Amino acid sequence: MSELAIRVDGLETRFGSNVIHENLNLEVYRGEVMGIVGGSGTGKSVLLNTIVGLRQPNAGRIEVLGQGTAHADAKSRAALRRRWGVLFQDGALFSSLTVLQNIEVPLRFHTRISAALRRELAAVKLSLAGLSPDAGPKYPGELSGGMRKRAGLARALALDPDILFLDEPTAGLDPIGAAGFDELIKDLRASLGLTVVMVTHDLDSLYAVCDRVAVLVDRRVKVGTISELVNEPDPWIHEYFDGPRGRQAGQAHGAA
Ligand SMILES: Nc1ncnc2c1ncn2[C@@H]1O[C@H](COP(=O)(O)OP(=O)(O)OP(=O)(O)O)[C@@H](O)[C@H]1O
Repeated sequence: MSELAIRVDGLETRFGSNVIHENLNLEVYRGEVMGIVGGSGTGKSVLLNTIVGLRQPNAGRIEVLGQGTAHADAKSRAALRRRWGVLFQDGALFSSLTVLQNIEVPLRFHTRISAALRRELAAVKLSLAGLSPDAGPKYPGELSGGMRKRAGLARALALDPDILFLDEPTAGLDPIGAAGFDELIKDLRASLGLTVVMVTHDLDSLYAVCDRVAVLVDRRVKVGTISELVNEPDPWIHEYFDGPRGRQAGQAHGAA
C-alpha cells in the first residue's frame, strides 16, 4: 500500500477570520480505509468537501490520484470527478426520482451509454449496495434511513469509482443497521479494491473498518492506527480512544 490516492499538502481553510485548517497535511494510500474524526466543528466535512472540489482551499495543494484538483480545466476536473463517488450525510437523493433513476443520474451525466444499459448497470449497483430489486422503483421517501444510505451508496458506486468518500455513513442507523453498513464497506473494499475516506463519529465503525484514522485537532490532523493514537498525549485524542466509550468499542472489536 505505497501508492498515494490522496495528498493534502499545507491546506488552509478560512471563513472570514475563522481559521478551520492551517498547514494541514494528509496522505491516503490506495486501497486503505481512512477514518476522519474530531470534535464537532473541527472541520471534518469541510475537509471532505475541499478534497472533492466543492470548496477551493484558501492555501495549499490537493492531489487526488496524482492530479491537482485546483486550477484544472473543466474537462480534466470532470474526468477526475468520475473516479470517485461521494455518499453525503443524508444520502442526498433526489426525492422526485426513484432509487434506480437516482443511481442512473451519474451515468446520464458522465456517459453516453444507452438507456437500457444504464438501467441494467443501475440494477447491478443496487444489488452491490445490498438492496433487493424491489427497492429500485421506490421513491426515497418510501425507504428506511438505512435503505436510503444504501441507495446513496449505490449511486456513489455508479461509475465504478477508485475512491469512495463517506460523510457519517452510519449516523442515524440503529446498531445492527450500522454494523451491516460497516460490513458492506469492508466487502466492497475487498472485492473492488476501493480506497475509502470516511468521516465518522462512530467508534465501532473505526474499529471495524478503518486501517488508519486522521484526528482533527488544532486545525491539523494527527494520523495513525488506533493503537498508535491511543498513546497520543493530546487530551481530546486520548479521551476519545481511551475514554469509557472508546475502550468499550475497542474491547468489542478485540483490540484491548
Ligand atoms: N459555509 C460556511 N460559512 C461559514 N462557516 C462555515 C461554513 N461551513 C462550515 N463552516 C464552519 O467551519 C467549521 C467546520 O465545519 P464542519 O461542518 O466541517 O465541522 P465538522 O467537524 O464536520 O462538525 P460536525 O461533527 O458537527 O459535523 C464550523 O465552525 C462551521 O461553522
